[in-house]
Amino acid sequence: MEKNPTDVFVVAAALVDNQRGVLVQKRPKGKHMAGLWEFPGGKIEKGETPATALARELQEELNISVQVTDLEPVTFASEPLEGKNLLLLLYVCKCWSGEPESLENSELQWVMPDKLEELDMPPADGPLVDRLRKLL
Ligand SMILES: Nc1nc2c([nH]c(=O)n2[C@@H]2O[C@H](COP(=O)(O)OP(=O)(O)OP(=O)(O)O)[C@@H](O)[C@H]2O)c(=O)[nH]1
Repeated sequence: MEKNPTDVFVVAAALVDNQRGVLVQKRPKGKHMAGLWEFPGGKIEKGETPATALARELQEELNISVQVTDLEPVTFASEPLEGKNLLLLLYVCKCWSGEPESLENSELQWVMPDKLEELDMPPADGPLVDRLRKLL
């Protein structure tokens, strides 16, 4: 069977801090879905596993170091996205080195799990938030 060339593979992390909650970042102006809050992460690049891709994204976006063994797979979402098919894998991460800071000029905020559903997030994130609320 032919592979589907329209799939977009994305990995994202719920960074969980017991006191502050879960870290979310705002999509910057100029990108599609600008202004929506999302979990840090991005597309898997050639030669990467999902976990190595996510560790790279967290370093690039937030300047934190994460061990791939500290990335716990939690759930996934599948959604149409701009004529393509988004497959988003969500991990929980409770252990990292460094204090998250935005290296890409995105606004960051910590949100308690039961308040996540009040944020404007991309359509794919609704089920992810439900799952997290039950888990955390
Ligand atoms: N990181 C992240 N991406 C998400 C979430 N939910 C969701 O639909 N996405 C989508 O997954 C894709 C993430 O890839 P990306 O961050 O590399 O893409 P982008 O559009 O920001 O940048 P690009 O211009 O480099 O393609 C985006 O299309 C984004 O809208 C989420 O919670 N976290």
